[in-house]
Amino acid sequence: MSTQREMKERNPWHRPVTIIITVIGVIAIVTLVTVLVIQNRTIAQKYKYGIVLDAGSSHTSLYIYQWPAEKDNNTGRVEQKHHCQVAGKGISSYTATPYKAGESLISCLKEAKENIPQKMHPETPLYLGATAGMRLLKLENSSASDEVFKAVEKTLRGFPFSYQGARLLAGQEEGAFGWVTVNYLDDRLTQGLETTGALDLGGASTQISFVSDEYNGSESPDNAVSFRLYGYDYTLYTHSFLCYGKDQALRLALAHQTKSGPTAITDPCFHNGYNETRHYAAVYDSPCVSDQKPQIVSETFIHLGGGNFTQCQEVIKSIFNFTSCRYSRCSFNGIFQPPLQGQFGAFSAYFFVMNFLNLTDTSVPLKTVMQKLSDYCATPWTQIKKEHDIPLKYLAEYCFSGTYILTLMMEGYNFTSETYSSIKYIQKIKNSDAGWTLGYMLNLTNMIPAEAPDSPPLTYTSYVSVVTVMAILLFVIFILILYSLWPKFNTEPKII
Ligand SMILES: Nc1ncnc2c1ncn2[C@@H]1O[C@H](COP(=O)(O)OP(=O)(O)OP(=O)(O)O)[C@@H](O)[C@H]1O
Repeated sequence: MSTQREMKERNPWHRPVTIIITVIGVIAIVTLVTVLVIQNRTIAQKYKYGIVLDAGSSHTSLYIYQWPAEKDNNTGRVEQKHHCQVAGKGISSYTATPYKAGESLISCLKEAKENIPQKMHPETPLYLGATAGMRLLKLENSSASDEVFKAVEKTLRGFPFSYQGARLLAGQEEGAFGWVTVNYLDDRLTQGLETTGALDLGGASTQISFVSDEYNGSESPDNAVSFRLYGYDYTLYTHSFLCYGKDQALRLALAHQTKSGPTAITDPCFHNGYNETRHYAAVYDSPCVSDQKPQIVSETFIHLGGGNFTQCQEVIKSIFNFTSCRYSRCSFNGIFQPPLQGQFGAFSAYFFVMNFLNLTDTSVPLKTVMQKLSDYCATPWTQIKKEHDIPLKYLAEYCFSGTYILTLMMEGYNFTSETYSSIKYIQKIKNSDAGWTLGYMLNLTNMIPAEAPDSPPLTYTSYVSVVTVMAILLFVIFILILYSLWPKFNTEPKII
């Protein structure tokens, strides 16, 4: 018994002083690691918000974006929180009653109020960008376009957000910001990876934007946009074709077929059995076609469907001008275009149409895609109506729109059967819609820095692991030193 007690007394690990040192040491390590972890961890996630209204030719959409508050002006992920589609047509259609353009936005703005915490309203920037519909209205009637903007501004100012302006976007901005959105969401910009080109098909205009090693902006400088993003320089080629969005392209195709002022046409881009009476005034009521209106015409013409893909391609080709080009190379209508390069993301109507037609898989050979579209176009209108329960206006136009998309890509932009597979039809990337709005907001809020932000040399996990291991190591060394320095610890316990 006494031997055991003596051994216990001589064993340094049972001395009170050693026990106290050990406890203090453990407490110190736990405190040190806890403080380091807590100090460096993000405090309860708080978000900031931004609102962008896309006032397009066919309709207006409101997008709410959110991002972690502490990641302002950094690589922080900005993501789409909410999308609201404004009921009715685009703001450019309210020329007769401009105040209604403003009123049309109210319900989506109310939704925005509900989706953003109230205390964040005053610091939430609110932007409205108008695209091709308003570009056309400005060309046609500049004072009417001013009235629409005034009405819209009045409504936007009536909400508790930080109103930053309602303006007309240039086609070049629309193309460039669409490209920024796609590459930002794909995480290509922070890492300086090869970028993805952007193909955007709207109702009234269409945009193509990509980086080509063979384009530095010296030829056709109007098509160049230069950026420095996260420390990488880009010279982007971009062009917006006004009147080549799918609704205006349809007018161009109809204008081509009604040049002589007939009372009926058989349109190969519509299904067999399709039969609509159209007003000449309505078809030609756009600056894209108004100068082509035949002189002597009846008020209406009968629009019959022919359902022939090959003939439809011929009609569509006729709306492009491939003859004049004063540059080394052109797409169409005398517009310069450098050689295509890399992958492309095709969104907006490119996606809506090809998704409806079940043709978004670009690994399918182009020949097969064309055959399927040809079969679809040849399907009688009665059968199409029976098989699909969607608004007839959209339904009637998918043959035209699909043929237009393939013709624009292959004949207009010079994609080939080989490069067709470099296109991906996309709607969303990581839950955010592809389109110009996100890129626009990132730019106006300076959320993409020109230089790469300084980042800590270690990731958060590696940092915590290193600190923990080092603290334990130091503690063990400390105990070992203590043990070797304490003379009594070194004496062998005597067994009596
Ligand atoms: N589900 C759908 N199926 C077919 N077409 C659609 C569908 N939804 C929208 N569209 C059409 O797709 C086209 C493009 O829509 P989008 O909203 O991108 O254009 P926009 O912003 O109105 O036009 P722009 O950018 O030229 O001003 C429009 O003609 C629109 O009517």
